[in-house]
Formats: sequence, structure tokens, C-alpha cells
Amino acid sequence: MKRGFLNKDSSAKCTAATASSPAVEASVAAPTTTTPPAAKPVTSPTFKRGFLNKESRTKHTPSVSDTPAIATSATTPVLTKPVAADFKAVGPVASAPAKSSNTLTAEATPEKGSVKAPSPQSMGISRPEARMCTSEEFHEKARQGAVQRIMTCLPPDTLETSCLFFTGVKERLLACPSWPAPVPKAAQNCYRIGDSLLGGLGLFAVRNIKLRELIVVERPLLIVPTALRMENEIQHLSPEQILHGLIKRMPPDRAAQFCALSNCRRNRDDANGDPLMGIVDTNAISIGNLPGELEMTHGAIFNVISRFNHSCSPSVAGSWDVQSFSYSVRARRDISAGEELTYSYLTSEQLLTPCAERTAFLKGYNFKCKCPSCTDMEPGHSNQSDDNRKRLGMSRTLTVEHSETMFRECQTIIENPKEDVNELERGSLNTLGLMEREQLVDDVICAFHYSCLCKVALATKNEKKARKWALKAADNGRLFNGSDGGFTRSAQYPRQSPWWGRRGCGVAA
Ligand SMILES: C[S@@+](CC[C@H](N)C(=O)[O-])C[C@H]1O[C@@H](n2cnc3c(N)ncnc32)[C@H](O)[C@@H]1O
Repeated sequence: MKRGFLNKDSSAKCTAATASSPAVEASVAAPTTTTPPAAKPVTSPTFKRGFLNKESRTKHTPSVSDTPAIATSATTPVLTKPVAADFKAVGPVASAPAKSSNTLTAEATPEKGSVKAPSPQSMGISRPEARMCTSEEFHEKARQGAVQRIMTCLPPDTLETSCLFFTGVKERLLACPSWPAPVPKAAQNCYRIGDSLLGGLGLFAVRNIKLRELIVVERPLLIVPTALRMENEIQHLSPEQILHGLIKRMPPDRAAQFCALSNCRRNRDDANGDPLMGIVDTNAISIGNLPGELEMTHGAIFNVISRFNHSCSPSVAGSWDVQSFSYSVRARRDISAGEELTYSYLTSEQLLTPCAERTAFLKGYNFKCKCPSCTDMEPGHSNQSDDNRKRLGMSRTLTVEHSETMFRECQTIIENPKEDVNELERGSLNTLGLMEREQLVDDVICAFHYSCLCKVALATKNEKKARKWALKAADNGRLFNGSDGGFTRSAQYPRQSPWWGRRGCGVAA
């Protein structure tokens, strides 16, 4: 690694990883007799599989209630009706639940009087690679009768979330000590749902919201594995039929909330497709791997959280906590009363690509982004935002690929009296300044530069500054890593796929 990496453009290309999900197949018998929610028939046009862009082999007429009221509070609605017992597929369950690795880590609060420069590991830069089971592994296990799909509603006492799981996920969740933990409490009265100038409904701040404030915490209406979309038919059931089975199992009020969500394919000329699948494609957020027999990304759909509109300079960020089985959305920056709260449907890497690329990534959602960064690219505007993002993208790629070397080099500069630490400081401040101009908070870039600045401050014996940067680094870590102590972190890359912030697969263009 050459010196000067902090200021100079690198030739490294910012490429979004393309982690395609494995194709899978599992045994699922027909859904049991469950009563569908109060429904109005909707004629389904010929289904075109958005995900794989293939014609579905099965056509069917779903029942979707299309005008239920949306709850505008973050609290979970009371269930009105118990859901039928779990439906299990035939065949043996593979193995006994493994010992849970789901231990909660306490949030790191810097002790009074002690300032310690964060290490790259503690800041989440060199995270362990998440592994996805390959299609071969899946099929091998399926051949051995060791993989099944189950439909279930969890947590058992509240049945809030309708889930489609492969073998072992439910068993492992139930085996986790004290699972599920109570859902954390969000701040009171900080948002409302209303008409958005961006499109449809959106969330708006009803008062000033501070950086990192917890805005919404919610258990999902539905969780499905990425693999739901991968096989055309599983024991004569298409993914669409499985999905319909899952919705039928929901308590009617939750099913109504699900069906009221936006479907980005609804008004398209080629609006052929299963409406429920359209809702999944439009609203699912990746929650990374769940602790099952197979490494498998899952997506979750929420009553409130799925209402966030997208911005390329998002004001909120979310994290999944498997222990409380809930998703938390926090402010990425200070937000003013009245502002629309926006989330990014793109990965961190994708956010750092030029406007044209971001537009292509978002094509499947069927809208044109009107955020300041995208508007900057319109005729009559400068292209400054594209330039800024390009530089930030390179900085991120470099940090991801060479974090160890870069940290070592920083250390060498700091420890060598002949080296100019001011130059190091300037470089970091420049990069952070670029990010501020783009109204972005990139977890990797922030982690590295906050740490660098903290180390410089320590080396120059400026404890006040060191504390400031250490606190910023801690905030950054908590904002992006949540508090699940492992599952989401170890599943860093699938957390960003396959739907909002997805890679490799997604809705049809
Ligand atoms: C997950 S939903 C967000 C909530 C949605 N607006 C609603 O009414 O429920 C995604 C859909 O919202 C709309 N949307 C989201 N972000 C947008 C943006 N920046 N500009 C225009 N439309 C947007 C698009 O129709 C997109 O398919």
C-alpha cells in the first residue's frame, strides 16, 4: 500500500458485490385449512416472476383485501384470533437444535476518564464473511431428507410474525435463552404516516429528532427466506402459492396490513404478477441470516417500517435484532420537524455510485428518485454529487479491501515523530467533509476515519478531541450494527440483500 491513500483517488473500482442467492428446493406439503382474511378477489394477470424474470408455471387468483386501514403507531396491534398450529412438512427434522451463539453484547459506552482508540475489529470493519449455503449443499441436504420448509407464526405467545423457515431456524430460535426479548421501546411521538411528495405514503418527523434516536421498532408481519423465489415449484407448490398460504395464516388484522402495503408493479402497463409477491418485492427488508441449519438470508415485511420512502441521502438507518425479533430504525443524523424520514433501498456501496447507476439499481421499484443528489444530475445542475460519490466509493472500497494495511500505516505515521500527523488528520477530515456534503453517513468510511482522527488526537495528547472521535465511532458502530451480538453482524453482506439494499437479485426491472 502506498502512502497518501487518504487524499488520493485510487484506481480501485467501486463494485457492488453480486452475491446471488442459492437456488433451493424443499419439501412443502399443501397448506392446512386456514381461513383467509376478509378478502376481495383480485384478478391476477399472467404472472411474470420479477426476481428471475421467468414466467411462473402456475397461475392463480389471489384474494387481496385492498383497502384496509394502516395503523399509524409503532406499537404492534393486538391479535384478534389465534393462528392454526404450525404446518410441518413430512420427513425427519435434521438435527437437534445447536447451542445458541446468540449472546447479546452490551453496548460499549466509553468509561469516564478513559479514552481508548477503537480497533478496526471493534468498529466493524473487518467483519467475518457471512456464508450462504450453495445450491448443491441445499440439494444434498434435501436429498438426505434433512431440509424441510415450515410455516409458522412466532413468537409463540403472540404469533405476530408469519414465517417461512427451513429446518432448524424455529428450533434454534426457541432454544435461544430468553428468546424473544421484549421489543425495545421507540421514542414517543416522533413520526406520523402521511402523503409523501416522493410517492404514496411516507413517514414524517413530527418533532426534531436527534442522531441515533430510536424512531420505530417493529416485529415483522412476515419473514421469508430469499430462497422463496429460487425454485419454480416445490412439491407442486409455486412460491406464490406458498406465499398465499402464509398470508392466510396471519391474523386478519395483520393480513390486512400486509395487503395494504405498496406494490410497485400495481400500476405498471405490464402489471402482470402476483399482487402478494409484488408486495414482498416492494417492501421486504433483508434481515440477514437466521440461525438455522442452512446459511440463508431472510427478508422481512413490516406494517410501518415498510412505509419508508427511499433517498440516496437517507436520514434513517435500520438494524435487525434477532433476540427481540424486531427491526429498529434510528436517525442517521439530526432531523428537523416536518422532514420526510427516508431510508436507503440501496447498499452502502450502491449509494456511492453515480446517479445513473443508482437509477438502474432502483429501476425495479418503478420510481425516479428526486433526492438532492439525483436532482444535482439533472440538466442545469452541476455534477458535483457524482464526483463526490465517486471519490467516496473509492475510499470505501480501499478501506474494505485494505483496512489492516491502512490502520497499520496510520499507526506508523502516528508513532513516527518525523511523519506529519496533520496531513493524516486533514485527509480524514476531507473525506468526512465530502460525506457531509452528500448528506451521507457511510459506516465503513466513518469507522475508519473516526478511528484515525481519534488516534491522531491521542498522539497529540488532545484528550477532548480523542473523546469526541471515540464517541462518534461508538455511535457509528451502534447505528449500523444494532445490538444483536452476532447474527446480523456476521451476516453483514446478506443483510444488504436481497430486497431493500439488495445485491444480486431483486425485483424485475
Ligand atoms: C416500500 S414502498 C415505500 C412506501 C410507499 N410510498 C407506500 O405508499 O407505502 C416503496 C415504493 O414507494 C415509492 N417510493 C419510494 N421511494 C420513493 C422516492 N424516492 N421517490 C418516489 N417514489 C418512491 C415507490 O412507489 C416504491 O415502489
